Amino acid sequence: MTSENMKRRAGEKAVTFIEDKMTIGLGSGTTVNWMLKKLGERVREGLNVTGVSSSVKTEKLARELGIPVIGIDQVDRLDLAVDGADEADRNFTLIKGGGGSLLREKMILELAEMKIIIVDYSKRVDELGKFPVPVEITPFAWEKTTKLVAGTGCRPELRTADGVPFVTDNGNYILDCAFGVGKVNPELHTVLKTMTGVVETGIFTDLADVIVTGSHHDVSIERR
Ligand SMILES: O=C(CO)[C@H](O)[C@H](O)COP(=O)(O)O
Repeated sequence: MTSENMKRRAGEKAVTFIEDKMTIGLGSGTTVNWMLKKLGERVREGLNVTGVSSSVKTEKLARELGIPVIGIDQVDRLDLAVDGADEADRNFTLIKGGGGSLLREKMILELAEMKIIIVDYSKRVDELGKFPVPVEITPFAWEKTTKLVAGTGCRPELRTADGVPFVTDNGNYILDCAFGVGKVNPELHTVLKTMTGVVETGIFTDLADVIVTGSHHDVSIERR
């Protein structure tokens, strides 16, 4: 089974948590796209839900699939949110932001009563850090911020797309910071967040209640 099929299993399973009249936080990424496709089918069958999106891409796809989307400032809370991850450890700490939507994804997960993370099994790790931590920074003084971030013990690389800096939906840049396995933890997030110029980090703590993991043979659900 391909990794895409495992993502599909996880994404479709997450839809079983969604009930009528819920307001749902919509994460971003290829695994979330599978969830959206299944949710779109359910909406066309009559399920009444409203989505709040974590990215311009997700909002576009959700609308194309017939899922109503409203802005985050129109809600005080979300019934649940479904999002992907780049790594998830045994404590349910995550690295996110491979798609560059980490700031909005974090804001959405923080608002959700139930936070559901969907991954394929290759993303379940004992220790975080093989995947470089995405750190969103301001374009202003980005080279200075990069030096500050490097001082925490990583090799930050400015993310690019088509030869120019990748720009997030918030108009910021991303540094991909390779710390190494075992070096990524909630304390590192706190240190990075104190740096002026750092907007948000891709280290997500206490932002997963349920992890749905798609694998070759089945799909598993773990609760925190
Ligand atoms: O954090 C994210 C985007 O900012 C994604 O959820 C994460 O990168 C996983 O993506 P995919 O499901 O495509 O593997």
